[in-house]
Amino acid sequence: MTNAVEARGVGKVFSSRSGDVSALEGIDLSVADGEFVSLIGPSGCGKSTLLRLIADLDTPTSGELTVFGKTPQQAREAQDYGIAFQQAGLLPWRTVTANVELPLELHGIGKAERAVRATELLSLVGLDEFAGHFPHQLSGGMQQRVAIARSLAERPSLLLMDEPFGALDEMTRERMQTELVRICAESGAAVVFVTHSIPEAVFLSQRVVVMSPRPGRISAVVPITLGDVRGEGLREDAAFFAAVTAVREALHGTPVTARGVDLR
Ligand SMILES: Nc1ncnc2c1ncn2[C@@H]1O[C@H](COP(=O)(O)OP(=O)(O)OP(=O)(O)O)[C@@H](O)[C@H]1O
Repeated sequence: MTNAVEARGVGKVFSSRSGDVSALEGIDLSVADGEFVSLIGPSGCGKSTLLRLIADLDTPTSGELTVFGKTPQQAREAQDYGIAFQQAGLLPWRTVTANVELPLELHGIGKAERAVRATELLSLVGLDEFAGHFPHQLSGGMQQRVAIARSLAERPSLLLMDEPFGALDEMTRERMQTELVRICAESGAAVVFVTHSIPEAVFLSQRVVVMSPRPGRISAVVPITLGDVRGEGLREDAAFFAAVTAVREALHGTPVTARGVDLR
């Protein structure tokens, strides 16, 4: 089966007047179809850059990168992935439904089909009753759920998420994590998820990829063997704490202090 993401020796150098910054070097990473992989590491280690390369928002300066066996550009054109970032990025003048329908509208899907899909998606993220509301009438967590619904609109086989819950309070954040696990199980999408929180990475992922900076490299890959059913109870489980410790130790094994990483 073709992997969702396949990176071989991927590097990214940003050139500027003040010199070159090697944001990524020698990145080898495979993400299987349907797999949930988190990227974690200190600020500036290249997590967002790697996600942007996969999303075809930027191009590697070395190595090979494929998304479902295609170039990132081909995968973008085929609408193989959806994107959700820290800010929900909803259009304030459009209702919740109209925001979710936006990608479908842009790709010429008819009105009736759009409406059916939007209803399905709002039900998936538990916002059926808010279809006619505007973004400012929703809490931050609800807005983020709309953004996730929108990222799923075209049934992507891959979700690219950059700290999507970073701006939420701890309780909402945990609830969103539980919902994301359920949504992924239902949609079968693979996920590449950037986070600063070790417990969040452990709760969500099948594998946690630990990165180190200057240049950005993968320093460890920690498999999380907590099974597919991840309910609230898991957060109190000894196996969960053991996995959190394993990731924390992998992070501390990096040559620089894990600055910017939430060690709670
Ligand atoms: N467009 C750009 N031009 C120049 N340098 C850049 C650019 N984008 C990122 N960088 C540099 O590349 C490195 C990696 O940045 P990136 O944003 O990928 O890190 P990150 O791990 O996502 O950080 P954070 O956790 O703080 O979000 C940093 O040194 C950053 O300054």
